[in-house]
Amino acid sequence: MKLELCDKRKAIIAQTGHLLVLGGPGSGKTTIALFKAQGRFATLKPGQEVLFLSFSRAAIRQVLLRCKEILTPSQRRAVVVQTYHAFCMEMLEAHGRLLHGRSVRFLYPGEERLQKSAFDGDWSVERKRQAAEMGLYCFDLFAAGTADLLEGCAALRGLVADRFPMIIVDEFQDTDDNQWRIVRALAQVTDVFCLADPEQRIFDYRDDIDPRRLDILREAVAIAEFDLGGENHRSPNAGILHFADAVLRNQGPLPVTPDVKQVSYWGNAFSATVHTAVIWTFSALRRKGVEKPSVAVLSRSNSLISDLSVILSEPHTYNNQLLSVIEHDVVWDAELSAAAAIVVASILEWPTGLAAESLARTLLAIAGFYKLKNAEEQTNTAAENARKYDEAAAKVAKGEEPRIKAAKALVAAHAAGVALIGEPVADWKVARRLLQDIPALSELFREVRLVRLFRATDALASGLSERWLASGSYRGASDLVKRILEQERLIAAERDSQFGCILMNMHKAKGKEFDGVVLVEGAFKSGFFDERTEQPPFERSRRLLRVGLTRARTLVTIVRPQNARPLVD
Ligand SMILES: Nc1ncnc2c1ncn2[C@@H]1O[C@H](COP(=O)(O)OP(=O)(O)OP(=O)(O)O)[C@@H](O)[C@H]1O
Repeated sequence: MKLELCDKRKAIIAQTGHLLVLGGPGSGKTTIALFKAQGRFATLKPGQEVLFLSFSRAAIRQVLLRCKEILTPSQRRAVVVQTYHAFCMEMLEAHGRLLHGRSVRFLYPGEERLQKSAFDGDWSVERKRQAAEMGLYCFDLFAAGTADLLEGCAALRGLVADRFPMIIVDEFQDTDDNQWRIVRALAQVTDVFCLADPEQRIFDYRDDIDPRRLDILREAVAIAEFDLGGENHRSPNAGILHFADAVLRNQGPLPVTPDVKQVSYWGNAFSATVHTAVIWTFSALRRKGVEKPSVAVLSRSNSLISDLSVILSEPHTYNNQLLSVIEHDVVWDAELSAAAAIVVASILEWPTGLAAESLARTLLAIAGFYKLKNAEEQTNTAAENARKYDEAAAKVAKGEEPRIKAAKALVAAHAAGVALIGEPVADWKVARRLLQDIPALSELFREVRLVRLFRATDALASGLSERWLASGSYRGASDLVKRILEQERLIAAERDSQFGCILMNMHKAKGKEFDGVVLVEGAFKSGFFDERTEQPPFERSRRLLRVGLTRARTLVTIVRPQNARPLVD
């Protein structure tokens, strides 16, 4: 890719030492970092590389695409693009013995979840103990362990600096406390190049992500600072950024631009309106000359994303026009769907055992679902549900009647019997239907619907089918389903197409770029402005909306309920 470099960019490339480049969405932070890296290649000794650290695999893919545009194949080989997790895992694997005198093993999330639910006490203390005494590190401790290593061992810092004379740190504004310790330790020995946009700070609800991170960096490290400001190369002819900035600053009137289209719906026309909006966005992009458009459908919550996935998978009619099904991928929290799938699998096992034992297994699986939910985002409801279902499982196992309604409904359903015929797809639906029919379990039903997105349907169906053929039942289905979904989850992480339609929540869209974006607000959930946790002017929600809007290169379609709060006051 040939770019005319302006004076500011030339100065960035010429600047030695640590660098902080600020800039809005699409201002070219990633791009200039790679140009800067390109300038360093000539000076690299054999074995030396430039490290590009980012947060998510999705962001990494985006950086790799940009590498392809800018760097030659041999230059690309000299850049290592990694998530913090991957970097830390390698560090712990190679040098973790220095920490506690024993080599390090890893506790994967599925396994951690099980241990956590079985552990009676403060898990955050226990997992630290496991790390210190057994060398067993769970994912969340990778960064802390690596920071301990780098802070404690100058020789190791030297080793890392020897391999990576330059480290680029993406999305620096969202760096958490332990990641910051890593960057600070490495800044003593190697050049760090931090990229940041304070306005794209969307994770600062987390305790360990300090809103003052940029100032902390400036205080700790002598760093040259450049600001690309509001430059916008992602959608240079588009009013998208102006629109997004007006939303961010709550400054009316909203700029009128053909690049942002707003559509509203009445409650009963939600599905057809969303479906039409997505189809319209694709065809508008094609009309604008984008041959194979990529369109992201974004909303605030996974729960709405799950509904949207179902909507796009069914035909609708709008103004007498038939809207055909839209093939799409979904980026979502697969762990929760997997946990809900295990509940369904446990129902498939009902006919194979005693009532008390079968029902207790299902109730424990439900408790497991809520424990996971609570582990991902702590809420009183999730914690309380986990406790109630655990209690119900204990009662049922003793042959006593459970107290909660949903558990009573399950007991009744069990007594009525589930009719399974040895046809896994049909039987799966029968078992899943039970969750749909019990109001308190509808959340699990919504999650389990997403299981088809694992693309594991074939593996699941054939696994279950084999079970049935071998034993005339689905005995062991819970373990089978768990294993298959865990495998698929690892594979799915690597699969991501560059074209077509993809659904995800706005947090997950961070760092990504698409031709078109359809932003969807629900009428009863997933409002654009989070009125439960925020006061007007909803600064946090506005930052998130800006991230969503600015993911689009060419076109944004916004779908909102008729009576929604205006985007600017
Ligand atoms: N100097 C430039 N001239 C022309 N196009 C550019 C320039 N810099 C970047 N671009 C293009 O602009 C788009 C956005 O660039 P980039 O991803 O580097 O921005 P960013 O600041 O990292 O964005 P974000 O923070 O939103 O992820 C890319 O398509 C890139 O090719």
